Amino acid sequence: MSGTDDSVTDGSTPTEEPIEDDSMPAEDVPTEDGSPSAVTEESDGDADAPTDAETPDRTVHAPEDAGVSVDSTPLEVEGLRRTFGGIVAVDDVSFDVERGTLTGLIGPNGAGKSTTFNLITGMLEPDAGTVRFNGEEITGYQPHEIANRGLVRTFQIARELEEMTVLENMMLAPKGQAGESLWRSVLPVTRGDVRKQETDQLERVWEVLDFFEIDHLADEYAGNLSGGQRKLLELARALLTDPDVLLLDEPFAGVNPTLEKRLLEHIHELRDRGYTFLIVEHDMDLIMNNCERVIVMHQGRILKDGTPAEIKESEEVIEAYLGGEV
Ligand SMILES: Nc1ncnc2c1ncn2[C@@H]1O[C@H](COP(=O)(O)OP(=O)(O)OP(=O)(O)O)[C@@H](O)[C@H]1O
Repeated sequence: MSGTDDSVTDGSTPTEEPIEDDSMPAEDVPTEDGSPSAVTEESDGDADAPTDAETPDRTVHAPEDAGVSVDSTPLEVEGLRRTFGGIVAVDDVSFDVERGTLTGLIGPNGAGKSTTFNLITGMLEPDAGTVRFNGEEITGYQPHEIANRGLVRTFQIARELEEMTVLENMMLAPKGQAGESLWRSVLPVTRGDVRKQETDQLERVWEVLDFFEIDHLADEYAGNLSGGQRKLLELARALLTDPDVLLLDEPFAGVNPTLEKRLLEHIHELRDRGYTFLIVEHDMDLIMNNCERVIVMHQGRILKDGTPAEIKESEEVIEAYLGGEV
């Protein structure tokens, strides 16, 4: 896809050809099962984008604490349940996510992973159960209220953003709270005050683009990016919101091995800096090789929660995956 010149802020003309780089050809990145596209396609990239029909009109809760908490267990899920008609998609799901870890959430198709993500991020309301973030109960909060607190999920680049450049996509990303953030605490950024926030934002955008090694694509239309480059851009946009915990839904779908390696290196580096990740991924090996902790869901319930070694040895996990239900 090519864009129009007037969408380029700095007057430069983006290339019209798809970028080869070291990634797969540009294509729409498939969603997990098609269903999350209601979230991602409808989204303009804001972390508060509602789903088409699922987000009810709810009270807006004022953030109580804009700073980054040091809670050692930032995310606590307790007894979550959600049904769709007669289908119990998520049934009494409880788990914690420890700070500064990569936690994988895996399971066969229809296990309830996406629904769990949607319940945590406020896209869906649970029938029962609670979600706590940094000690605060956030169950039933609106998606943007949850994102504002630092619990952020990545979104696919929406169609309208494909006609904007990478730089424009970054500048339009939701801004984090002014003040402390993990990103600012680890990078030598300028010490702007609030009035300089926009200048700082631009500077930060370049730092994040540089970190993900996509700064050379700044003037490229997002629609021209390969699947893997889009994933990097999606993560880069999420980073700008000053997240504390990042929820990644199929971050490696449509990503070629070279870029997958790069993406993983970036995720590991961010984890080492204190970011926390919960990752839904179909590629079991990838999760086993990269996450400290793996939660396996099956038929809406937690089947096993443990280290990769424990998961590998679990008869019930092997059975769930080999039982013809994958
Ligand atoms: N909006 C919905 N309406 C009706 N049923 C739904 C809805 N969303 C999910 N389900 C059902 O809930 C169950 C869990 O689905 P979910 O998408 O959460 O699983 P998943 O583990 O993410 O699966 P996959 O890996 O295939 O994406 C499935 O039986 C699914 O068909």
